Order: sequence, then C-alpha cells, then structure tokens
Amino acid sequence: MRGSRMRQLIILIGISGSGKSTIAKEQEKVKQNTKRISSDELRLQLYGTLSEGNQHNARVFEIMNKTVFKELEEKDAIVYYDATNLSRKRRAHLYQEAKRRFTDVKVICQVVFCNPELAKLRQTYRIGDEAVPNDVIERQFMNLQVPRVSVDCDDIVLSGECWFDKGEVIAHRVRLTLRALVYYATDAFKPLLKLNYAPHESKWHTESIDVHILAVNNTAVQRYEAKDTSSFLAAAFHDLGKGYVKNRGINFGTSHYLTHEAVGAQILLNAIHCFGDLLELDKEECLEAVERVYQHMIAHQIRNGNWSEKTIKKWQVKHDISDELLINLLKFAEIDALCSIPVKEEGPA
Ligand SMILES: Nc1ncnc2c1ncn2[C@@H]1O[C@H](COP(=O)(O)OS(=O)(=O)O)[C@@H](OP(=O)(O)O)[C@H]1O
Ligand SMILES: Nc1ncnc2c1ncn2[C@@H]1O[C@H](COP(=O)(O)OP(=O)(O)O)[C@@H](O)[C@H]1O
Repeated sequence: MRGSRMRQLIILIGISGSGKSTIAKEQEKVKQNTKRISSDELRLQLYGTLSEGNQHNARVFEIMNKTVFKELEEKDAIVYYDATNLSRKRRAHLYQEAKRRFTDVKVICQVVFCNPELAKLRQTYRIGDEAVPNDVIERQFMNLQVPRVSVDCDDIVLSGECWFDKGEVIAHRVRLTLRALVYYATDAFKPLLKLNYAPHESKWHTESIDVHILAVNNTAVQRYEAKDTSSFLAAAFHDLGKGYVKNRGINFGTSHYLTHEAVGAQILLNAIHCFGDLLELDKEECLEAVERVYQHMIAHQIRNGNWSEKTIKKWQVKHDISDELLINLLKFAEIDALCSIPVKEEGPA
C-alpha cells in the first residue's frame, strides 16, 4: 500500500567493480522514490577527478551522509548508499544516525558478492583513474567485514555472484552434508581457497590448513548436537579465509593470517546466499554461524585471558554478542585450539 511503507536506507557493501552501482542504477530506474547517492560521483563533482577526490575522503563522506539524510527526509524514500562500505564500524555509525533521525527508517545492508579476480578484470574496462589497482581490490576483499543485524542494519540482503556450484550440489544432494559445502566451490573460486594441504608456516600450527579444518570439523561432530547447524557451519568455514590472506599481508613473505576470519565469514555468507533456500537453512542460525567465524580470533584472546571483564562487555555490546553466543564462541575456541599442533618450544638442555 502506497504511503504506509517505511523509508529505506540501503547500504551497499562490495569491493570496487562488484556491481553496486549497476544494481542501484537499475533500481533507480524501476522503483519509484528511489535515489542512489554515489561516493565516486561526489568525488568527481567536488574535485574533478577520483584521484584528487580520494585525498579528501573525510569531506566527501561528510557531504555524502548529509545528502543521504536529506534524501531520506522524503516519506517513502528508498536511498542507496553507493560506496564500498567495507567497515562495520562506519556502517554502525550510519545505522545509529539513521535511527536517531527517523523513527520509521529501515536500514538494509545489501552485500554484493564478487570474486576479486573478476573485479580486477573489470577494472581493465575502466579508464584513467577510474581503474582501481589490483592490490587495492585484494585489500578490499580482505577487509570486507560482514554485516550484523541490530549492529549496522535491520536486515541483510545477499546478492551478486555465487562462489559455490549449485548444479553440483543439486546432483549430490543426497550425500551433501553442511561440512561438504566447502568442497563445492566453483572452478573460478576454488583457486582462491588454496586448499591443497598448504602448510600453515606458523608457530601455532605444524599441521596443514586443510588437516586443521578437517580435525575441527570432526571434533565438532563429536561435541555438538546433530541439529546444531550453526556450530557445523562455523567449524567448516572458520579458517577458509587463510589460503587467500596468506602472504598478502603487511609482512609479505612470512605467513600470517590477519583478517582471515573476515574473509571466512564472507565466504560462509556467500554459501548461505547460494544454498540457504535450497537446503532450507534457518537464516538466523546461519547468521549466528557467520558471526562465530567473524569473531573466532577474539574468542581466542578472551579464552587466553588477554581481555578484562570490562573490555569483554564493551565488545559484547558493540557487536550484539549475547552471553549464549559468547559461551559458544569460547567452546569453539577450545575445539580450535585442541585441533592445533603448535611448534614445540625448545626446552632447557
Ligand atoms: N566516513 C568516512 N570517512 C572517511 N573516509 C572514509 C569513510 N568511509 C569510507 N572511507 C574511505 O574511503 C575509501 C573507500 O571509498 P569508496 O567506498 O568510495 O570506494 S571506492 O573509492 O569507490 O573504491 C577508503 O579509503 P582507503 O582505506 O584509503 O582505501 C575508506 O577508508
Ligand atoms: N551482474 C553483472 N554481470 C556482468 N557484468 C556486470 C554485472 N554487474 C556489473 N557488471 C559490470 O561490472 C562493472 C563494474 O560494475 P559497477 O556497478 O560499476 O561496480 P561497483 O559500483 O561495485 O564498482 C561494470 O562494467 C558493469 O557493467
């Protein structure tokens, strides 16, 4: 019914070249009262070129937010916030501000999935400083932080590419278990996972990445109730980002795994995008699993006693982590640690 709909702020989340602008432009054409506000267009408008505009992000986003809230003043407005929006913290600020200004606004985080290799390829069609360099695309992919309902949005919409082969899954449906999803990555996405018994090269793990994931899966099967979808998904996907981030970090040349939990959470969210309906998965349970993957390194910090009670509480509030989720995260960290074989410390002679 016209006139009774809530105004909507749709925060697009995606790496450069993922297709955010294309989606928003299409919606602008077909849906009434729909408006797209683009950070890149604002940069061009204010500074003439993107490279110059990129030097002034603070001002660009200050004006961007003002424009977005102005557009939202119209009743029934649907506003697309077209920027990469990779940071959960920034999206949370936007969410809080939208809620503070309007009692009847629905904030949606729409993730636009894209294989970073495809995004790189798409840059070659762009001219001059419109083309985003490859290393920036890779960094964006590694830093895409998954959304969370009630932290940065009221609802999550998943769109774009599927990194898992639906045809294969339908064909093998009878044998399919949630753990096996991992092995149905498409030919284009599989190389990014690098699951070929790659060594960890880390003091925490002498076992390979694959062996570790398998061990965590098997232990999860022993320890969790058969119907605990969330735990099985978290176990299967928690370290899937390691292959991609390995050697791509600041200390190039030595293996380290900064942001692997964010990449793993993104990959699990993509699997839910592909199979959620097909496997009749419960959306809330799935999103809980995504948050477990996203927060599993923090869980290790807490388990190791590195965080004060006050810091833990603050983190719980910031990310809407219930006491129950915290308990599950700590239980998972215990399994994760149990399945790791660290390098033996040299004892005294
Ligand atoms: N609110 C706010 N204030 C200041 N700076 C911000 C803000 N939001 C995003 N950013 C920074 O903008 C960069 C990403 O811009 P876009 O999302 O427009 O992406 S892109 O330029 O189209 O690729 C990216 O900059 P770099 O991190 O230097 O790449 C973001 O960190
Ligand atoms: N679903 C799609 N299939 C094929 N090409 C697409 C699709 N979505 C976008 N593209 C193309 O990819 C390029 C980047 O899309 P764009 O919407 O500008 O991405 P973003 O706004 O995320 O940077 C454009 O050339 C666009 O035509």
